[in-house]
Amino acid sequence: MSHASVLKAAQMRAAEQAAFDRGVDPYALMECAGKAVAQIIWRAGHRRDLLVLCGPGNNGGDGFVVARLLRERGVPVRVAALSESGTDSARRARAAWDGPVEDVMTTAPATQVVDALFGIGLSRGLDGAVAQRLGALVESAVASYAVDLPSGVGTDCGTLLSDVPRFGVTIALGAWKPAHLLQPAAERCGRLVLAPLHIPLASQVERLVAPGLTVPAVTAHKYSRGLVAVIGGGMAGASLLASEAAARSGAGAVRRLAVDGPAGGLHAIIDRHVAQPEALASELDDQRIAALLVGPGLGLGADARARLEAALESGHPMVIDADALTLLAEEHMPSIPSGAILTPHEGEFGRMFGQLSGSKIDRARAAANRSGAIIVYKGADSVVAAPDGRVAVAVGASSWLSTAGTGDVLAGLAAGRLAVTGDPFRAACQAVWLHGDAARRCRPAFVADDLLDALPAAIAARL
Ligand SMILES: NC(=O)C1=CN([C@@H]2O[C@H](COP(=O)(O)OP(=O)(O)OC[C@H]3O[C@@H](n4cnc5c(N)ncnc54)[C@H](O)[C@@H]3O)[C@@H](O)[C@H]2O)[C@@H](O)CC1
Ligand SMILES: Nc1ncnc2c1ncn2[C@@H]1O[C@H](COP(=O)(O)OP(=O)(O)O)[C@@H](O)[C@H]1O
Ligand SMILES: [K+]
Repeated sequence: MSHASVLKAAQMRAAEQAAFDRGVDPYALMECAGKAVAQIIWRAGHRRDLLVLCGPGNNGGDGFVVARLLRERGVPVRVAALSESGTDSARRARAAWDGPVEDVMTTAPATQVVDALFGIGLSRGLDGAVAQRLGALVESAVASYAVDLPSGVGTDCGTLLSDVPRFGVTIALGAWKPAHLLQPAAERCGRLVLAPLHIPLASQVERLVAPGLTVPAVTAHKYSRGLVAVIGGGMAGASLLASEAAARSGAGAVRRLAVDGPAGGLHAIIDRHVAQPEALASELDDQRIAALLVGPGLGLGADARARLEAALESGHPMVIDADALTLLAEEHMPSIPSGAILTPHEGEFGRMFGQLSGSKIDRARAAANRSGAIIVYKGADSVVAAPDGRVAVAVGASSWLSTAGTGDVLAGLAAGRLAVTGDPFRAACQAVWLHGDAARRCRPAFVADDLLDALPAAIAARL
């Protein structure tokens, strides 16, 4: 099983059911989950007083197991329940707890609070008074833990079905769920910890993990490491940022095919002045180009459209970003080359694909399937989706990335990694990871240019 697998509630239930069908005892699985959660809380909180809030289902059952195991270790534990327990396993876990069971609505606050009210079985938002009570108890605690999920989040879509407080730690059971990674739920989870359940779990959707990168081969030369061509437009800064990101991505050479000609920036970047779009086709007629980037600073007029058409017709592996995505949403454009990488933010995604249903993961998948392209659906939760159904979801990106030009850096990085690897899904995943890691290495209030300086360290950390 991959430690990155992301499963929807129904997939999780199917995996659990398959384990039960093979003879795994449901109560043994609950004990296993509770033991893992108790261990994590013990390591973090030791003997500080702890209140476990238990709901009616198996999530509440996990809570009773956690309460019992921590009390056995000498932690002063109190338990408060919402109602009677409604499943066989939960009733058994409750029976094994020999302390009192208080009422969630009237119980006193504690230094540590464990939310075992609802997990993947939540079907609607919590009642207003219960949600308010949970919020008050979590906010007055020094440490708070959500078992599997914070109660009130939509497991499969990451929306908030009722008010949800921000937890210190969320302990995912067995596998990640979309709500651990997608906003706004992800932000309520706090630190994410995975507790293994030791049952087989597989999914095409995974949490984005740190990539393994390699140093250039001893026999490498600049073209074998990948030549990136960046098509410029009316706004020089955007294509400069993208070109510099490509140059610092590990690619061998970067050529900027720009309207403006030399415009400062790194001396390592070869600037070619391509004043007329008609001249672009011959510049692109170079088989050494391993990846092409079009879009950053391109503009939206007839000239920009002609440059985009030349790019689409070149046959090179490519990354399509920014203005090029907006142009592609217009009528009578050539089709998107299969295997291209598209990097839309929310607005560009909506213009290209309209209103799709489901979670951000579902929407990215549908867009990849429809376009035949790799979709990097950007934002505080970036989703990379391939037409074959593979998905990687990035979590925990710095919100300081919400500044102009960071998307241009990502696009340049993606083109650079595409030139190096020749594998668009892998390249997109590597780019999103390196972009996020570069941001983590920058001081608050950084600007897009600062990301470029942080890239070598982000790459070095993955060699
Ligand atoms: N299936 C299993 O064997 C295992 C499940 N585990 C735990 O079980 C959880 C899932 O358990 P369940 O399927 O029992 O689901 P939950 O415990 O998440 O909640 C389901 C119960 O809550 C009720 N309910 C749903 N929404 C409500 C609302 N808004 N207000 C009031 N009641 C509401 C449902 O009718 C049902 O009785 C997982 O998240 C995980 O914590 C773990 O113990 C591992 C093993
Ligand atoms: N609130 C946020 N938290 C984390 N990352 C963000 C946030 N907002 C934007 N980003 C990231 O910053 C980049 C912004 O890209 P984009 O919107 O295209 O900006 P620009 O066009 O100005 O370069 C994307 O990689 C996106 O995922
Ligand atoms: K919970």
